[in-house]
Amino acid sequence: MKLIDILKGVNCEIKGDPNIDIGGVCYDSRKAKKKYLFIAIKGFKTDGILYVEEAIKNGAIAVVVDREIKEYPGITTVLVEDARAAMAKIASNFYNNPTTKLTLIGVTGTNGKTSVTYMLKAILERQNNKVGLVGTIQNMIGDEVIPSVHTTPESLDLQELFSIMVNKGVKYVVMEVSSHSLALKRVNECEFDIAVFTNLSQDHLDFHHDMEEYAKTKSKLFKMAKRASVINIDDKYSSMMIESSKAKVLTYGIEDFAYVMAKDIRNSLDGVKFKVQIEDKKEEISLKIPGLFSVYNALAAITVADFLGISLRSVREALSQVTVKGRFEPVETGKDFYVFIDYAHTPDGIQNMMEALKEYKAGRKILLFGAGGDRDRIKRPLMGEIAGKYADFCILTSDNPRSEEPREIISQIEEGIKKTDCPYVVIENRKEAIRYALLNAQKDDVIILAGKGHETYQIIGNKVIPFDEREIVKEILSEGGNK
Ligand SMILES: CC(=O)N[C@H]1[C@@H](OP(=O)(O)OP(=O)(O)OC[C@H]2O[C@@H](n3ccc(=O)[nH]c3=O)[C@H](O)[C@@H]2O)O[C@H](CO)[C@@H](O)[C@@H]1O[C@H](C)C(=O)N[C@@H](C)C(=O)N[C@H](CCC(=O)O)C(=O)O
Ligand SMILES: Nc1ncnc2c1ncn2[C@@H]1O[C@H](COP(=O)(O)OP(=O)(O)OP(=O)(O)O)[C@@H](O)[C@H]1O
Ligand SMILES: N[C@H](CCC[C@H](N)C(=O)O)C(=O)O
Ligand SMILES: [Mg+2]
Repeated sequence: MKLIDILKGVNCEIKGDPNIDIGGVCYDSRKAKKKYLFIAIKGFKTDGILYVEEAIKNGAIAVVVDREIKEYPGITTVLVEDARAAMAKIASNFYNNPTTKLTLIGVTGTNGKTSVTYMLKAILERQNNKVGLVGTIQNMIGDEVIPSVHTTPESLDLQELFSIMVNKGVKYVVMEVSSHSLALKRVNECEFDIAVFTNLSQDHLDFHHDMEEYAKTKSKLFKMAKRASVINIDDKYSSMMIESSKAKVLTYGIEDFAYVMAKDIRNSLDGVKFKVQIEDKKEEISLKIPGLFSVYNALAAITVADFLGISLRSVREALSQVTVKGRFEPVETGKDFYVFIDYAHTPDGIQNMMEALKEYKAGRKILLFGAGGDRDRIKRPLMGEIAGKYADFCILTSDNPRSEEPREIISQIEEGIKKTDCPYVVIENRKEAIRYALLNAQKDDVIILAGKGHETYQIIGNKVIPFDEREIVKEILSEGGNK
């Protein structure tokens, strides 16, 4: 593709030949090849502009920069105002604007994005559609799995993924839209048909200044959606999302009056049942993932399906089968107690997950968790306090400590749990902590391993070590410990 065509719609100043043929585009100098266009992005750790020469050495023949650089003979320099915004436009051009050929559904919110996208995929597939999915656990094209690095990929990777989806006959794409992706312009140039808001609670305050800014960032998605905004009316930030919406607003909820409502909710350890009501239509829904939060996630998916004209009967059948790896996932133990793996990693996530167990009185609720290093610190004591309020016993341990000192993270969680009278132990090594939980479990206890969900690794320092909690539970129990 000619450089000039790739730059269509990009406000820029071109120095050098605009008619050269471009073989590929990259934003990492190490990935540059012959005839590539290199986009220099200012990052959080370093600055792409420092690697222009390396990109050229590796074969780049054109560079996009957002600050003046020296001229390189035979290299076309494209000066733009904002390299991230330019990258999104370039990516869309280079891959032939794939989102114009797809029905794109974006889901944003602090919790529930992955769960809602899985529910939507199941609903759309039941209608015999080929569905693409973009998110935290993995990306998918039908049953084909494409590993994911981010919840929402960089614009260049995202547009490439969309173009592959178009080529493989995908019609609908359900994707998680993280606040990082909205702030860092990864989803600029995506033509969203429908935007979904799950909820907003504290997380990522390492990245966003405060809740207001975090909410404002999320609200950008609703400015972008062309056909519908699907909003959880019970969330206190819903009005902000509604005000930002350009398209038709459809609400869902339980407490306040909404277009789509859940009634008669019956929760148990095996799942949750409820009646959904949309104007004069009613249907009984049964979910395999328990908790009120699952009802909210299902309502979000049901509202989208209703907008797309899918019958409630078909939705009911699809939803009755949905499970999501690491979201209230039961682990078979063969023992007289229960073990669940859950991805709750925010104060709200922990609260909702523990609320899901509220009616369970047969045994103790034992919660094992930590908090990720190099991420929001403010949430740690809040997680401790909420955990202490709901659990009968807590085991404080490591999540992904990354470059932080695990003990330090745990002591920040302890600040919160100490405000409650919940008994707890600290066992820094997560495998040993799981061992402790399993070996001390009593009949009917429910053990929740929280925070790592689908993850099959642990990040300690800059090492990524294999860590699959399903395997670890099996291994410990097979050693013949607990009874
Ligand atoms: C805060 C953040 O999002 N950072 C992302 C950002 O990294 P950065 O800004 O630090 O990049 P950098 O290392 O400074 O490098 C700047 C530029 O120089 C380039 N470079 C660098 C070295 C070199 O030799 N040559 C070269 O060209 C890099 O490719 C980059 O383009 O750009 C990188 C390249 O695209 C991303 O991998 C990186 O994500 C990091 C790993 C990350 O952890 N992101 C998380 C916080 C994130 O995005 N999370 C959200 C939400 C998660 C959720 O709650 O679900 C997500 O959507 O995943
Ligand atoms: N609607 C919800 N409200 C509150 N908590 C929820 C909701 N849905 C799920 N959770 C809790 O949050 C955890 C993460 O859910 P999920 O993976 O669907 O969220 P997410 O928004 O994709 O998270 P991430 O931003 O990390 O990708 C679940 O394991 C559950 O404990
Ligand atoms: N995707 C989210 C959650 C990670 C959960 C937890 N396991 C951690 O590592 O902090 C994030 O990047 O903040
Ligand atoms: Mg997710």
